[in-house]
Amino acid sequence: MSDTIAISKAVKIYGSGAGQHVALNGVDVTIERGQFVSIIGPSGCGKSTLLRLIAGLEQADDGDVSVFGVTPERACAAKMIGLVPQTPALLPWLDVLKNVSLPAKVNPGADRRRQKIGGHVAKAAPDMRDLLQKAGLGDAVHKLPAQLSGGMQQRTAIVRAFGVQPDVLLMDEPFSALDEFTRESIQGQLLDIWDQMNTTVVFVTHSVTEAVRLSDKVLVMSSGPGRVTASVDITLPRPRSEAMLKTPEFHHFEDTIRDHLQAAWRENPVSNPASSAA
Ligand SMILES: Nc1ncnc2c1ncn2[C@@H]1O[C@H](COP(=O)(O)OP(=O)(O)OP(=O)(O)O)[C@@H](O)[C@H]1O
Repeated sequence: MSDTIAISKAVKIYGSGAGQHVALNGVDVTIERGQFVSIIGPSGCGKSTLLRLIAGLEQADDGDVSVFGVTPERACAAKMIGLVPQTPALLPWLDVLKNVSLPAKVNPGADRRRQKIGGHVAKAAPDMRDLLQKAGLGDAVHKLPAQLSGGMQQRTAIVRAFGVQPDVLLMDEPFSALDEFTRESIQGQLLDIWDQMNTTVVFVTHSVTEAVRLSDKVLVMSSGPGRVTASVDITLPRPRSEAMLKTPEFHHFEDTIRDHLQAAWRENPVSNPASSAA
């Protein structure tokens, strides 16, 4: 079984005729098992589309996408892929502990299906209370979603996604609705859980700082049509505390990624009407 997520010459076209839009053209990406990889780029460059191809929610019109040696559709059917959307989507009538415990209960056959196609099979189910504690939700296990702040709801959704121990977790701007300080604190908690679970994470963000703090590798995308224009290895040591955000080494990586984003902008000033990358 392959230990990479491999995307080769991927093309995705929406619509047809005059309304045709080439969302991705010739995208090549390799992600090693266990890596934390972020995707950054201007609005509309195809970040979510790329995530949806990996998730098997959409199919490439050309090229290949494989998730640890199998098609995304097979990986998805075998519960190898988890998704954390922009909004948490918790069940309002279940408390935090029941919300995060539910997926494992409703998918009792997931391990068997994963084993069949050679996916990673967890030795033991993770202790959800321990994960909630790590996410700073130790005092909220019996609260209902309506009693939680937005940040707490998003942390609950993250614990729920890690709890089923997917081979790869796809996260589409999960912190976009949070204020900066909540965001920085949740980043630390996410890294703690990722470190414990050793899950491969593909993370879409508009924040350069967030991408540098979290990632082993940052993929910079450009639009017109969507493609990957740079891949930057973030060689900063881990663990990455909030204090590291102020160091010259950290700023060096932020500057490198901003330079790549600006270069992509200069190549496509018309296709990039508004870069929201900060
Ligand atoms: N179902 C669809 N039908 C038609 N066009 C689509 C569809 N989904 C996405 N697109 C177009 O494909 C392009 C890429 O969209 P995508 O959502 O992947 O971009 P993005 O980089 O994630 O954007 P944002 O940062 O704003 O979330 C955009 O121009 C978008 O309008």
